[in-house]
Amino acid sequence: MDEKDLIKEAIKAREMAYIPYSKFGVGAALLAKDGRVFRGCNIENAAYPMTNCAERTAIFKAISEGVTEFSAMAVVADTDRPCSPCGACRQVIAELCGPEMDIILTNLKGDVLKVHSEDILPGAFLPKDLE
Ligand SMILES: O=c1ccn([C@H]2C[C@H](O)[C@@H](CO)O2)c(=O)[nH]1
Ligand SMILES: [Zn+2]
Repeated sequence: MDEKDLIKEAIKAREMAYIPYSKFGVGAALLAKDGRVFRGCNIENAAYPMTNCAERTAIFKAISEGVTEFSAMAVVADTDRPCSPCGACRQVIAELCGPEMDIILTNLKGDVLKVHSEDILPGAFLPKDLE
């Protein structure tokens, strides 16, 4: 699966967003090293802080299926700049996706910004800090 196809998967994931409060849909598509793709959308709740972002939905789906090795994730929203993951998602990405995963940030206009997971949360608190 190439980058364009992964972005298409994220766009499809966004269509499933449950967003009665913000009306702001986000889609993510997480490509596992075994070739499987896990789609995620944001899922909101009347108790607002319970909301789960698209990125974490995709990651938690994969982890819950026993899949732990990832090569790329695409994230899309209808934003002016390529959609930027929130701090909570950056923390989860840092722990569960490894330092070198490609993250393809994009928007519906087709702007693309590629980053690596290790670059989006400098100094992340990691499992080794608990040792
Ligand atoms: O990268 C992001 C940024 C925001 N959101 C969601 C959370 C909430 O449902 C809505 C507005 O913040 O967008 C994501 O899913 N991913
Ligand atoms: Zn988030």
